[in-house]
Amino acid sequence: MQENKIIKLTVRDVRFPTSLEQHGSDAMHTDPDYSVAYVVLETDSDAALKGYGLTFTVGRGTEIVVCAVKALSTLVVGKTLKEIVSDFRGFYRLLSSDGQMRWVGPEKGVIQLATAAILNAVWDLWARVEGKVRNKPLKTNTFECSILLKVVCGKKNRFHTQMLKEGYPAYTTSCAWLGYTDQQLTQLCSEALAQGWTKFKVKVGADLQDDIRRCSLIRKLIGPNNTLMIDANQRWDVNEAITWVTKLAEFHPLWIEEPTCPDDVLGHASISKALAPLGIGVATGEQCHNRVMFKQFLQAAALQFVQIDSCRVGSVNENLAIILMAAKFNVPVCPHAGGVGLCELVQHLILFDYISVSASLNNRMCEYVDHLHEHFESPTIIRNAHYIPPKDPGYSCEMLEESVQKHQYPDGEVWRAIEQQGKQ
Ligand SMILES: C[C@H](O)[C@@H](O)[C@@H](O)[C@H](O)C(=O)O
Ligand SMILES: [Mg+2]
Repeated sequence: MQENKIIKLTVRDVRFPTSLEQHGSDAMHTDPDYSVAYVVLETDSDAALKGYGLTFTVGRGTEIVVCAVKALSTLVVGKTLKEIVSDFRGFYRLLSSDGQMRWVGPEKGVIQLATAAILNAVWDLWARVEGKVRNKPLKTNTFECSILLKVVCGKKNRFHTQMLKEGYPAYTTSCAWLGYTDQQLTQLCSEALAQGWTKFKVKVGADLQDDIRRCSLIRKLIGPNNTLMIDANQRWDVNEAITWVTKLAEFHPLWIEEPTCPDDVLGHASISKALAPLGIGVATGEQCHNRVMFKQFLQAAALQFVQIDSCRVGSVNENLAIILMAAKFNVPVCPHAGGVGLCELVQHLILFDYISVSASLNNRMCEYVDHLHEHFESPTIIRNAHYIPPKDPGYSCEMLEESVQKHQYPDGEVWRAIEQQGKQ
C-alpha cells in the first residue's frame, strides 16, 4: 500500500430543515433538523483520493461537534494511512485517550461523535485505497476470533446468493414520525405496503390516547401478520414505561425502543423483565455511547435487540466489538438508521454482521428512513424492502458538493432563504 499521508482535514456544518415538515420527529426531539458534521480527508498521493466521513446530529449543536472535530484533527493530519491501519487499535486509542481531550469525554458525548466522524472518514479512505466496499476488508482477521471462525463456511453463499440477490431485510420508520397527522400516516403506510414493506416502526410516548389511536390505525392498515415496533425515545421513567407499554400490548409490538434514560442499564433490565410475558422486547443503542455500555446492557439482560449506530460510537472499530459481544450473548443486532447518512453507513456494518458473524436473519432487520438520500454520491438501494449491498468502493457517505454548499449552516442558500422568510 502507498503511504498516503493525510495532509488536510476539513469539517463542515451541514443541516437540512427537516423540522419544517416534522420529518424525524419523536417524543423528545420535536423539531429535528437532520444535520451532519461532514469531514473530508485529503492525502498527498492523489488529489482525487479523499476520505469522506460524517456524524449525525439534529440541528443546533452541530457547530460544537465541528469544533471537537477541529480539536481532534491535529491527531490525524500528518499521519499516513499505512501508519493508521497497521496499528488501528493504537490510532483509535490516540483519538479517544488524548491526555487532555479525554477529560471532555471520555468516549461519550460530543467528543465521541467527533471521533466517529473522523474514523468514518478514515475507514472510507482505506476502503477507497483498496477499491473495496467497507464490509469487505473486515474479512482479514477471521483467524483470530472463534465467533468468526464458526461461520467461515457459507460466507460466499451468504454474500453472493443471498445478499446480492435478495438483500438485507429492512423496516421503515418514515411512515409514522410523531408529528405526522393520521392522514399522512395512513397515506404513507398504504404506499409503503404497496412497495412491499412488511415491518413498521411508530413513534410513541408523548400522549397515551394518541399512541393508542395511532397504533390501532397502523395495526389495522398493516394487518395482524406484519411487524410493528414502537419507539419512545427515552420519554418515560421505568414504571411509567411498563404501565404505558402494557396498555399498547394489544397492538403486539415486537419491541419498545428507548423506553427510558439510555444510561439506565438496570432500569432497562426491569422493563425487559416486566414486558417479557407480553412478548415485547426492549431495543436500545442509538444513544448508547460506547462498547462498555453495551457490555453492561448485555450482561444485565437489559435489551433484546442491539441497535448499533454508525456515528454514536467510535466508528467501525467500536461497532465490531459490539457486534461480536452481541453474537456472544446471542442477541440480534438491528441497527439504528433514523437520520441523514445513517442508512448509507450502517448497511455496511449489518452486512458484515450477517456475512461474517451472526450468519442469521432470524429476528434481524435494519432500519430505513426514506429521507435525504438524494444528497449522496452512492445512495442506499432498497429493493422490495431489502438493502441491496453497495457496489461503489468506500463507506458510502460522500455527499454531493452542491448539496453541501446549499445546506451549509448558516451561510448556505437554503438557510439564507429561511432566515429571509423569518424576517418577512
Ligand atoms: C430524531 C430522530 O429522528 C430519532 O427520532 C430517530 O433516530 C429514531 O429514534 C429512530 O429510531 O429512527
Ligand atoms: Mg429510535
